[in-house]
Amino acid sequence: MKQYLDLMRHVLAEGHQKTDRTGTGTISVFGYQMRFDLSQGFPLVTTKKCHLKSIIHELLWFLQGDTNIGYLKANGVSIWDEWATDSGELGPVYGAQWRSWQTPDGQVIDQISQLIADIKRTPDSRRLIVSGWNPAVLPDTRMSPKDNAAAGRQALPPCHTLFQFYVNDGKLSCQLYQRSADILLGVPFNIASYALLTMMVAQVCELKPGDFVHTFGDAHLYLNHLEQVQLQLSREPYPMPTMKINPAVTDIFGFTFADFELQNYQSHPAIKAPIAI
Ligand SMILES: Nc1nc(=O)c2c([nH]1)NC[C@@H]1CN(c3ccc(C(=O)N[C@@H](CCC(=O)O)C(=O)O)cc3)CN21
Ligand SMILES: O=c1ccn([C@H]2C[C@H](O)[C@@H](COP(=O)(O)O)O2)c(=O)[nH]1
Repeated sequence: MKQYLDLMRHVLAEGHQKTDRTGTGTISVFGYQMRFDLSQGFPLVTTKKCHLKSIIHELLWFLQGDTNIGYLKANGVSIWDEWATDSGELGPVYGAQWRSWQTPDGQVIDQISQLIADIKRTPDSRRLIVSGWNPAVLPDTRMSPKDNAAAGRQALPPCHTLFQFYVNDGKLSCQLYQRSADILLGVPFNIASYALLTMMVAQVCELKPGDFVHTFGDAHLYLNHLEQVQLQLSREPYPMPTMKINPAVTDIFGFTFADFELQNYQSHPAIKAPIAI
């Protein structure tokens, strides 16, 4: 996971200080790209211990089209708590856009089902895209995330905004455009989540996993994360672990938590850090 440490070093060296919505302050760059060859191992950060359980449950929750944190809470995952209403709603965030994009004439588009069908039917297509960015449901920036969710808008606009697939030589690659990236807390989750999604989509399309390409808009280090960043940079990464997925699953909506097994994950200890709300 040298790529991740290189991103941290790049932002420290080239970034500029910038204020942000949360009032925390960041060091930020605009535009950066990382690439992970998924045949070389599973890209889970090793310079701190990452909670893969949260990542898997979050991805399964997106794929079910769910936008209420009830499922996450029931599985001990608390990463979305700060943004949800008292009844657990986040408004039409990822799950809603991926599985039930509402058209103006009242139809509902399941982007994930369409994507799988398109990859199978026209693997050379240059239109294999899923978008979470829907200007019709963006939050009103004068209101808090919770108030937006209560009003039926997204609590937060999607950070992992749009992703595209590419098939070549029997291998499936995925590129994500992430408009805004909290490098210490969000990015390790985002890399592992999209690497896993690429492997799952590849399996159900009878392809091998290729590359995960991670492209960033505003990639930032929060100013209250700099000690944790230095600690990670002082650590030597371990070899990448391996992810085993139950090969019997052939439906993208048929995966459960028990279908994933991470092998040989050796990591440095976890690092605590405050999250900017
Ligand atoms: N500032 C900010 N950064 C984010 O990464 C982020 C948001 N806000 N808002 C929406 C979601 C929620 N995400 C989160 C929220 C919390 C953690 C977090 O606290 N991670 C800890 C503990 C992990 C766990 O409990 O599983 C970590 O050490 O990684 C990570 C991603 C990613 N997103
Ligand atoms: O998957 C995610 C979700 C969120 N983030 C980070 C990126 C920003 O630090 C905040 C969102 O704030 P905005 O003002 O809406 O950009 O959350 C992430 O890194 N990954």
